[in-house]
Amino acid sequence: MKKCMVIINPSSGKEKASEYEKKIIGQLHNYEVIVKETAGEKDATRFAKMACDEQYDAVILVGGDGTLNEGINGIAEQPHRPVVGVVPLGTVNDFARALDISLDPDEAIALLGGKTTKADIGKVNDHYFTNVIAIGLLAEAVGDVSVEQKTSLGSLAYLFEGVKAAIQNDSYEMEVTADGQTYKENMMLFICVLTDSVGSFRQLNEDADKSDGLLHGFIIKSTSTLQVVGTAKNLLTGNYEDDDNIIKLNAREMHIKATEAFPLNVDGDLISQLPAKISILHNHIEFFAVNSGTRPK
Ligand SMILES: Nc1ncnc2c1ncn2[C@@H]1O[C@H](COP(=O)(O)OP(=O)(O)OP(=O)(O)O)[C@@H](O)[C@H]1O
Repeated sequence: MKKCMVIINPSSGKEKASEYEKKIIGQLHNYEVIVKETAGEKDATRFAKMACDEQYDAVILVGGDGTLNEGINGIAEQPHRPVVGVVPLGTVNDFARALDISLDPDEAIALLGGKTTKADIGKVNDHYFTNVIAIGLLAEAVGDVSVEQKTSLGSLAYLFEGVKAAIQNDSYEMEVTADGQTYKENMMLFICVLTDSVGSFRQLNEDADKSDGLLHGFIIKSTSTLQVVGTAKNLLTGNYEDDDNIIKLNAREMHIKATEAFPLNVDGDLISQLPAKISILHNHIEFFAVNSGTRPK
């Protein structure tokens, strides 16, 4: 019988995670299921790695983007990578949106054990990510983002803090090298995204696909107070082609450095700092999802 590990973060999603346990086990009737509850930081990473080491067929991550990121970090480096299921219980759930996994936990549970699709995973220094990396003015910004902002804007909530900082005339010279081409600019923000779902802004990166093998980078140059709001609007609505303050880059590898060791915001958390090497692992993990790109072997 196939084996599945269900990793539940009981603190996610108004602490309803444990309620879904029974439903998940019922849905996975073809599997021998073991349930692991996380108690704190990196538990999901440890459990997911254990599932790889023990040749599990599937791992289900039940929680928010933080739990998903931790689980993926346990799986990405391993030679045997189980199929991953996602039951989104967070406030943002960007990756679930990108995979067209319903944000209704019951509907997401109904996908477990069914069709699968492969998706790209990003790597920044020695850490893996599923959604977005952002650099610039973030140390202060992250602390200023309210839960309400995070819920409505997703991981781009801090962009507004970036806009605020730009109005205060803060910017930094950063160097971005994308597949060998170097851009040295005074930047307000640099973001690198994997999918077409960044917060609730699906227009920002419409041409991106979760399995296109590309990193999608946006350099947002520092600009005048007058122009900054227009630039933010152009970015969020995908009208960056006519905006000289935005440079869009598609590449397989990017290197970012600056005169200072700025923090890297990775999938919403401050993980490490510059310099950064970002690369893409094409179609690296298979997920239970609606889009049936590839069936499991
Ligand atoms: N039992 C627990 N009690 C409290 N915190 C926990 C527990 N288990 C894991 N955690 C912590 O929860 C965090 C992840 O939470 P979650 O999955 O809700 O992510 P999130 O980033 O808060 O999601 P979102 O922003 O989408 O709401 C991890 O940092 C982990 O350390």
